[in-house]
Amino acid sequence: MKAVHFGGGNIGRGFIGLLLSQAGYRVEFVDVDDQLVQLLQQRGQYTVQLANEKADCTIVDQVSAINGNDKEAVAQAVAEADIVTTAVGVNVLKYIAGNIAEGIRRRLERSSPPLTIIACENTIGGSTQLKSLVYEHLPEELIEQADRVIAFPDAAVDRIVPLQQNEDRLKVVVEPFYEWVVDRSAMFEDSHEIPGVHYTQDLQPYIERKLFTVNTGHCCAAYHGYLQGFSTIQEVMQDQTILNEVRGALKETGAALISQYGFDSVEHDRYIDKILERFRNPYLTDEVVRVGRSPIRKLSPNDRLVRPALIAHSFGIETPYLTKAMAAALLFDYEEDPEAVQIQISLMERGVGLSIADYTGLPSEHPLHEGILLAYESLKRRK
Ligand SMILES: NC(=O)C1=CN([C@@H]2O[C@H](COP(=O)(O)OP(=O)(O)OC[C@H]3O[C@@H](n4cnc5c(N)ncnc54)[C@H](O)[C@@H]3O)[C@@H](O)[C@H]2O)C=CC1
Ligand SMILES: O=P(O)(O)OC[C@H]1O[C@](O)(CO)[C@@H](O)[C@@H]1O
Repeated sequence: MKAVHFGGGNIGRGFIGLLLSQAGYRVEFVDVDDQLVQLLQQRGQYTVQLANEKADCTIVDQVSAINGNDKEAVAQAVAEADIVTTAVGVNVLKYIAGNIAEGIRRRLERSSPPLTIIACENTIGGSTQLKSLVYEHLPEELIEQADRVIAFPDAAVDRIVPLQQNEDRLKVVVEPFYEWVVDRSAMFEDSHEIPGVHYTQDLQPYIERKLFTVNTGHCCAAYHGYLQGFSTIQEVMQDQTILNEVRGALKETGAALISQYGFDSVEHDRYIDKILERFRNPYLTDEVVRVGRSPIRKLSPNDRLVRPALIAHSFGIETPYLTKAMAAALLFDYEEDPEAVQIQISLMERGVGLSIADYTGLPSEHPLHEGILLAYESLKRRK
């Protein structure tokens, strides 16, 4: 069986590629990083090391790679694939959609078997977003045909894979924990299931619990940590004041999730503790600027800060910690992050009120807006 995976980066190699390989797929990576593609082509294998005491290693072999700019080869790979997955970043999905559409067109021409396409990105409805982008490249009559044989189930992917600092460019160090949950209800009845993946008929609670706990907690640690001058999450987690901020935000998202989905509160507290332990993993070095990357995406209405705050608000739950984390995200002025730079320009040129409204979608009259504004001014004074 052949898997085509877009994005041979940290999650691509360290999680999705590894799991697909262990499930018996030959994995073909599609990436636009020339050096990475060449190395994967030359070696046909790479090492995944667990961030644990023993530094357990697994060799992922029988892999190959295609350059994402080689449209012909990419479309043909999709046409021949048994499964297609992505981990390129949600903002990059639009750039890979055309080649996936061309691959689908070729499959439909020769009545190929049904195909599952899964976007493994940190977002709600990633595969659904990819489907819309792909369908923009297909004519109406092919869309109807595609609907019958191409499934785009949404997914939640959870494994911390920091920026890599290994001598071997292909080696990737990952935390031992992983969870890949896929929406079974959006697949065809007889679709192949990947061993190691958890299938559910109702993904929404999983993805929101993961995004609003792992990712909310992580970005709170990153933004507050950045303001205090820390460089790694491991350092940040030693700071009691920031830990208090992170726990506070996770109490708020937890209350929202419990109200929304009826999770058991004791179990949810355990889930939070386990995640904080994962952030502390001493065998990982996870940079604050990686975890805080793309603050515009992270401040957007459907993402890890605003959406749980809105859910909480709808249940009458106060969210001072989440609004403070949003304010800290606005103060994340890391010069090498284009989104951080854009926010700083907006703050300077348009002021904080309009910037909050633009990035979070919360108008000035919304009660959460005022909270972010006050927290921003207070954090800025202390900076
Ligand atoms: N690193 C992590 O711990 C986790 C990341 N994720 C998600 O996985 C996705 C990828 O994240 P990372 O692996 O950390 O990023 P990364 O930057 O390590 O990997 C992304 C890869 O996509 C490639 N790429 C960029 N444009 C492309 C294109 N047009 N065609 C093909 N490949 C292209 C890049 O060259 C890079 O190798 C993101 O959506 C992230 O939110 C999800 C869970 C955990
Ligand atoms: O990949 P994103 O969405 O920029 O956010 C980084 C997040 O991804 C993770 O690496 C895994 O979910 C977390 O460590 C972190 O919260």
